[in-house]
Amino acid sequence: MLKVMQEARWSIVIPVKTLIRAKTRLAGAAGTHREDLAVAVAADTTSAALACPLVARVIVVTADPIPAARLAALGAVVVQDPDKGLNTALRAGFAHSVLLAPHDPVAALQADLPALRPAELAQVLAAAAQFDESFVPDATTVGTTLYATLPGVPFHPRFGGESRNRHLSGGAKELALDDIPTVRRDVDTVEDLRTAAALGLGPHTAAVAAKFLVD
Ligand SMILES: Nc1nc2c(ncn2[C@@H]2O[C@H](COP(=O)(O)OP(=O)(O)OP(=O)(O)O)[C@@H](O)[C@H]2O)c(=O)[nH]1
Ligand SMILES: C=C(OP(=O)(O)O)C(=O)O
Repeated sequence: MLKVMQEARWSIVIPVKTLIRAKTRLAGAAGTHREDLAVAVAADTTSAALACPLVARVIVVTADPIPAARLAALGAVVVQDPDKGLNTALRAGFAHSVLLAPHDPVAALQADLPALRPAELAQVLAAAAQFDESFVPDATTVGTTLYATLPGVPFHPRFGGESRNRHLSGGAKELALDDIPTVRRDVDTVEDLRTAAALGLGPHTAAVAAKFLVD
């Protein structure tokens, strides 16, 4: 059954990896700034989500006390990560969001979107409100940056590696919107970070990137 939720306000679940294991593909470029960068990109992602008018709350799932404290200070609710991988973390965040607001739709959002703009996220959530289960492919159309379900619909995130095809073949609607570059621009490599910088980094990431990113 197709449900449509106009004017819905969303719970957003953001997973944040334990810092010692985070952003390893940026270790070469970021050096001693790698952990600070991981916290900064999560902070910019969280701030942009909280600033989106269609977002009611942000639920961060992490096992690490440092991002937990930083992101709680920004206004996120923090849930303990069972530490059994990304999709398990997302399901823990989903379970908490249902306890807090059982009638609100839920979207899992990658933490590494440092150029995210609230208006672009609003565009995505308005589109997601028209489908039971949907997702946004990443900038390379290989992975996924957002996965969403409406209330009462099974929440079955399939993140990790080539997740775009898994979400698509699992029956989720691919949200093919034209003008949402900041929602699709996740940052795994230094080239990704430069592309995000061209879109406009959030202030937390810009401050850390300035310490190691040279033109
Ligand atoms: N809470 C939680 N978040 C995770 C876990 N694994 C990955 N993530 C998050 O999922 C997103 C994608 O993570 P990855 O690309 O696998 O890891 P990364 O730290 O961004 O980068 P690499 O170390 O270079 O792979 C990021 O938002 C991570 O913070 C996990 O086990 N628990
Ligand atoms: C986890 C994913 O992405 P990445 O490892 O590129 O952050 C994904 O796209 O499902």
